[in-house]
Amino acid sequence: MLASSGLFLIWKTVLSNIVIATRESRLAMWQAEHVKALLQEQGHTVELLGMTTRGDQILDRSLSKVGGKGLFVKELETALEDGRADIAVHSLKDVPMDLPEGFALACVLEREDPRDALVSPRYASLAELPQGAVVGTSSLRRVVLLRALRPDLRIESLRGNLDTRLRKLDEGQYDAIVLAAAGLKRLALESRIRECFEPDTMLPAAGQGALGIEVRTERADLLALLAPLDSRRDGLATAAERAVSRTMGGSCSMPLAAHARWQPDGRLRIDAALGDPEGLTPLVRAQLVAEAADAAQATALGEAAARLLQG
Ligand SMILES: NCc1[nH]cc(CCC(=O)O)c1CC(=O)O
Repeated sequence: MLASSGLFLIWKTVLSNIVIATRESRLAMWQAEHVKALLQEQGHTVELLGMTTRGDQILDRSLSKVGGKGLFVKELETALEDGRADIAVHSLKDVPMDLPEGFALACVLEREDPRDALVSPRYASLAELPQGAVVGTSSLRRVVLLRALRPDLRIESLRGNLDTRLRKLDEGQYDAIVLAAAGLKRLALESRIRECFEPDTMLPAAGQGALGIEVRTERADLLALLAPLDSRRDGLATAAERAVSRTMGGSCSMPLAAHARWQPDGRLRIDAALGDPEGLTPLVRAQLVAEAADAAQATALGEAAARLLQG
């Protein structure tokens, strides 16, 4: 009897019931379901708590004008604080560089394709777009990078979740739109991609394509439990990228790109670019390579790249 209740106690502390707070867009739900499946493989039971965030409600104005990307994570953090949920799954790209006191990123999952993609019903590539074609995007980063590649294009605002953006394209409001390849692939919309831009052509945003899991720092139990989901490679690469943004004071009102990749020699290469929203001065680019054996080295690499950008 004693022995079996002892066994039960051990079992209880190892296997948990985990509640995941998630936004309710199709992409966010896919991502939460993905984490749910990974945790179930580890033997845990998992439930989803779907929530609508301020970022989802505001569709008419540019995010950079209404308070930035934090709008997508704040409600989820409240759920963690109240104990209604244990973890929050985010697109890492949407997670602010500095989390509020008491919150931390517990892990970064293996990253999906980090590239930007061109979607167009009529044109097979950016090069095939006619002079003056209308391209939809609301990301300042994509605006300045597109402008550098094709100054003749008319770039127009495009907001909403993935399905909304694709619908607006299909209604004929744009000749093409630019989206993250990762979101399209996750939602089985990869067939709509006409061209993927290599990072050297269109440098991705910090964290693009990666998922991050946020927890309350006091939940040491969850840190241990999430460790099997953590990708060391992508965690270090995105730590370098996020250090660029943090050092630059990055918000989505700044056209900033940062992308890190592992070289064959085992060192980490970071590329960063900073544009001018007014389009008056040309893009500034920086590239650095260094050893990144731990988070401190990866962060130092990102900070050094940011200082190069600052000139
Ligand atoms: N800003 C919205 C957002 N946040 C994450 C993704 C895509 C998936 C990802 O980068 O992980 C998108 C859509 C997009 O940029 O096209």
